Amino acid sequence: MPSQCVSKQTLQRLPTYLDYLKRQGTDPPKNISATAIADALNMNHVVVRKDLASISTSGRPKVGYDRVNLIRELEEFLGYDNADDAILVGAGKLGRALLSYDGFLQYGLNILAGFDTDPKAVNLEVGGKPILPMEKLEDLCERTRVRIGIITVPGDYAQAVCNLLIKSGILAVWNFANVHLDVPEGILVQNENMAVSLALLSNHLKERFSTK
Ligand SMILES: NC(=O)c1ccc[n+]([C@@H]2O[C@H](COP(=O)([O-])OP(=O)(O)OC[C@H]3O[C@@H](n4cnc5c(N)ncnc54)[C@H](O)[C@@H]3O)[C@@H](O)[C@H]2O)c1
Repeated sequence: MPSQCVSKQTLQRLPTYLDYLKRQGTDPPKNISATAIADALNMNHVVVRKDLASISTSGRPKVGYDRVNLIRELEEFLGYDNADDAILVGAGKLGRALLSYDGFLQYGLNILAGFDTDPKAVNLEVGGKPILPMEKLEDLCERTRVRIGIITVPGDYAQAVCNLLIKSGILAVWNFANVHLDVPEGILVQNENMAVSLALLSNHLKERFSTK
């Protein structure tokens, strides 16, 4: 693999290529070129060629990439071949939806359990995952050495939950609460803010209509 360091934009496009390569029907081609992928996805040829070259050296001029090899390289690069365990805190509406979603394994994420303060939620099972009381969080983290924490509690509680996760050994936080989290150096936070995506969407629509 040529480079482990790619731009955020490239990283965000790689799952799209992988998804396309896997959806090739019953008689998929053995080889596929960056140009063919770009055409199929309606993307810029140069961008796709550069993205693929940054994660694979197996592309050959006039032949392209061996499709199966490229799928393996993309999965390896994205870490999908080796599932990371995670825990989730806040088993409410959004938390339960995430716990029930069985597609995460395909992306290398295995949610072990949910945690909640609500006695009515505790000890239920959602999507085959237990919802445990908060008192058990540190112990489970210590036993399983889980490194990813998902936060789906209301914003007012997110920082306290984040602090507890870090104290328990969590190194990466996937934050769905719409608040900024203060974390020490070395802890990674990925914010999932639907308001931001929505703002981009409406701005795009506005621009489109203002030119007509
Ligand atoms: N529901 C959505 O579609 C949606 C979409 C985007 C973002 N969010 C964000 O996700 C978060 C959760 O939203 P929701 O709609 O699922 O809320 P919810 O009220 O249904 O669920 C929140 C859960 O967190 C638990 N909780 C509260 N404080 C806690 C604490 N200190 N420790 C552990 N558990 C605690 C509650 O008992 C509850 O089960 C919010 O921050 C919200 O802004 C929700």
